[in-house]
Amino acid sequence: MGRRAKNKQAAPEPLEKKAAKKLGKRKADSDIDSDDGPSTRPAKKVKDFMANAHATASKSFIQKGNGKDKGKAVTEKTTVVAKPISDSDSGDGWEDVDSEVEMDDDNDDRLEDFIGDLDDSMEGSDDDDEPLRGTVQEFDFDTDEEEEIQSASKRKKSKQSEKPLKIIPTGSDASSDDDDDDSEEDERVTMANMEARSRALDAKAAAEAELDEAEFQGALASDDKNEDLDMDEDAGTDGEIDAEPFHLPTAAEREAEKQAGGPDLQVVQRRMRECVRVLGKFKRLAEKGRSRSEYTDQLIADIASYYGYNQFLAEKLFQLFPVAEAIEFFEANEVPRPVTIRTNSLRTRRRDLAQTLVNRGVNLEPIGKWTNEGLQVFESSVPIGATPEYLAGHYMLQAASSFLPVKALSPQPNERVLDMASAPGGKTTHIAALMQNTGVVFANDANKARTKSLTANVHRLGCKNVVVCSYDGREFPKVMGGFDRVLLDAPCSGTGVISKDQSVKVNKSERDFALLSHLQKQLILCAIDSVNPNSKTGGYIVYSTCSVTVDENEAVVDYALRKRPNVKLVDTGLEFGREGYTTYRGKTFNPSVSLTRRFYPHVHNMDGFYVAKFKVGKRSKATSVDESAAVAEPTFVLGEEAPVQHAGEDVGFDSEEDRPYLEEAKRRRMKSKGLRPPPRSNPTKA
Ligand SMILES: C[S@@+](CC[C@H](N)C(=O)[O-])C[C@H]1O[C@@H](n2cnc3c(N)ncnc32)[C@H](O)[C@@H]1O
Repeated sequence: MGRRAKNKQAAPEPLEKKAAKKLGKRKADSDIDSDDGPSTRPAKKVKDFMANAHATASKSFIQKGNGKDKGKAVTEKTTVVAKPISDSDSGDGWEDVDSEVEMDDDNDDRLEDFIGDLDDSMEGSDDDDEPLRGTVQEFDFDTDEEEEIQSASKRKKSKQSEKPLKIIPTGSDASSDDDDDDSEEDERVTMANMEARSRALDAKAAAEAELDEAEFQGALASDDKNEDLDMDEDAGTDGEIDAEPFHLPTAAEREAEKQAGGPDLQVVQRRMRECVRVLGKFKRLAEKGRSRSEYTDQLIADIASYYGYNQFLAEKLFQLFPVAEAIEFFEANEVPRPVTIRTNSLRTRRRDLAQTLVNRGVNLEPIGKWTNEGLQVFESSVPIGATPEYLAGHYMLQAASSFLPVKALSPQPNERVLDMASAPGGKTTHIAALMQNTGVVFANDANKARTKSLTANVHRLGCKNVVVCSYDGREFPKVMGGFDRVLLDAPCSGTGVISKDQSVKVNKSERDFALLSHLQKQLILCAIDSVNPNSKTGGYIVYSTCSVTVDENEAVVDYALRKRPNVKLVDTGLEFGREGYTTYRGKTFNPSVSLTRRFYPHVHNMDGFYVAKFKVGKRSKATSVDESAAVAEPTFVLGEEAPVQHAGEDVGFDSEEDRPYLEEAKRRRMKSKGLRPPPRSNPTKA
C-alpha cells in the first residue's frame, strides 16, 4: 500500500503544523478553496490515513493546502501554469488564448457537451530520438550563460523543493532509496542530461510500478488470510487506536445525525478510517452482529458526504477497487494532475522546444520514456498557453493520458484514418503529426460548435492532411468507410477526470451511464464497420474513454466482440496500465478483454483513462453488414427518453440488451418523483 500510495501527486508546500487546516468535505472547504486556483490539496495517502487512526479524533487525517497558498509560500512571482479546469469548457482554439492555459484534453468533452443535442447537429518510432534527428543540438552555453541558467535552475529547484512526481509509470516509493533520488533530483536538468535522466527515472519507475502491482496483487490475495494471520500483530495496537472504541451508528443514530444537519467532519473522518480498518480485517474487528455491508454502506455514505459525490456515483466508483484503494482513488481526485504538453513534431523537435521554453523560464522535463513527445511542466514564469511557441503551434497542451489512444492507434504515413469524435482535436493533431502530414485524417465531431476549436487547432499545429467534418458518428460508414484505422475517443461520463471537473461528482446519474453506454455501443459498431478489413497497413480500431466505469469500457468492448465476430482485441502496445476487467460484479467478459488497459489517477498520476485496440478481420457472409442499412438513425437524444432503434437496426445494435438498464433507470427516476413506476418487463436488475 505504502509504495503505491506515496508520492504520486504533485507534492504540496509543507503546511505549518499549527496552520494546518482540517480537511472538510469539499462543500465545507469552500472557505479554503474558494480562490481561483485549482486546489492542490495534497493527497495524504491511505497509509497516512490509516496511520492517523492512532491519532486523536480531533486531529485531521489529511493536511490541507491549496495552490494559492503553495504558490505564495514559494514565490510571489510564480505564474500559475494552468487555469482552473472548470473554466476551460469553452473550447480549445487559439483565439481564446490569453494569459491562461487551454487544456486540449478531454476535460470539456463529455456528457454535458452533447446533452440534448444528439438529434441533429449534436451541439452540445519508438526510437526516442526519432523526431530529434539531424544535428544533435545541445545547449551551447558559454560559461557565463551556463552559470546563469544553472543558478536560475537552482532557484527553480528550490521553489519546488518537494518535486512533483513523474507521470508514469510513477516511481511511487520514496522510502528505501530516497537518498539516491535526492542527489539525482538535485542535479540540474539540462538538455544534455534530460534524456538520460528521463530514462533513469523511467527504469526506476518501471521497476517500482512492477513492484507496486505485485504488491497490490499480493495484498488482494492475502486479504483474507491476513485477517487471521495478523491477529498477533494487531493485538497490541487495536485497542489503542482511539480513546473510545468505535461503533457503527445505528439507524436511529444516523437519523439523529441527519436531523442535526449531517455528521460532524471529525466524526466522518474517524468513521471512514475505522470502516476501512474493520473492512480490512472484518472477522477480527467487526462488531458482533454487524454485517460487512453495513460497514460498506456507512463508508460509502461518508465518502459521498466527505468528498461531495452523489451517493450513486460514490458507490459506483467505490466498487471498482478494494476498500483501501478506493480511498486512494477518491483522494487522487482531489489533487490536480501534472500539466503536460505534447511537442508538435510537424513544427519542432522536443529538444528544441524544451530549450526554448526553459529559456523562457519554464521548468520542465520529459514525461517519460513511453513518449518521445511529451513534456511535464512543473512551473512557469510565463503563461504556458500563450507563449509565442504555443501560438505558433509548436505544442499542444494535452493531458498525458490523451497521448495513449493515439499511441495505441499507431497511425502510419499515407493511411486513411477516421477520428470519429475528435473535437477539440488533441488526438487528431497528434495523429496528423505521426502520419507526418501524409495520407488523410477525417476529423469528425457531431457537435458543430466544437469543430470550430478543432479547426483552429488543426490550423495552429500546421496539419495539412486533416479534413474536418460533422456527422453523428452513428452515420458512419454510410457517409464514409474503408479506413485503415479508426479512433473512437468516445463521449463519456468523465469519471477519469474528476480532478479537473468536480461537477462530475454530482451531475451523473444512473440513467446517464445507461444512456452513455448505449451510445458508446452504437458508436463502436459503426467505428468497426468503417474499417477496411483488407487494409494493407492497418485494419485497426482504438476505443478510448476518459472514464473508469466498467459500463463505458469493458462492457462496450465485450459487446462489440459479441456483435462483430470479425474483430478481435489485440495488445495496445502501451507499456503500462492495468488490465481490463474480465469479470466484474457477476458479469463475465471475453477473456481477451484483459488486453485492454486501464489508467488511474492514484496509480499512474494521470487522468483516469481506458484504451482498447481491435484488429478488424474480414466479415464472413453470415456476419456481414449491409452497409447501406448500417446507419443507426440519430433518434435518441440524451436528456430524453430511452433510445428507440429504427432503420439502423441492421447495424446489429441490440437495443434489447440495454433495455433493462434503461427501464430500471426510468423506474428509479419515477420513484424519486413519487410516481408509480411501471412493472418491470424484465426482472433483471440494472
Ligand atoms: C472525449 S471527446 C473527444 C476528444 C477528442 N478526441 C480530443 O482528443 O480532443 C468526445 C467528443 O464526442 C463528440 N460526440 C458526442 N456524441 C457524438 C456522436 N454521436 N458522434 C460523434 N461525435 C460525438 C462530442 O462532441 C465530443 O467532442
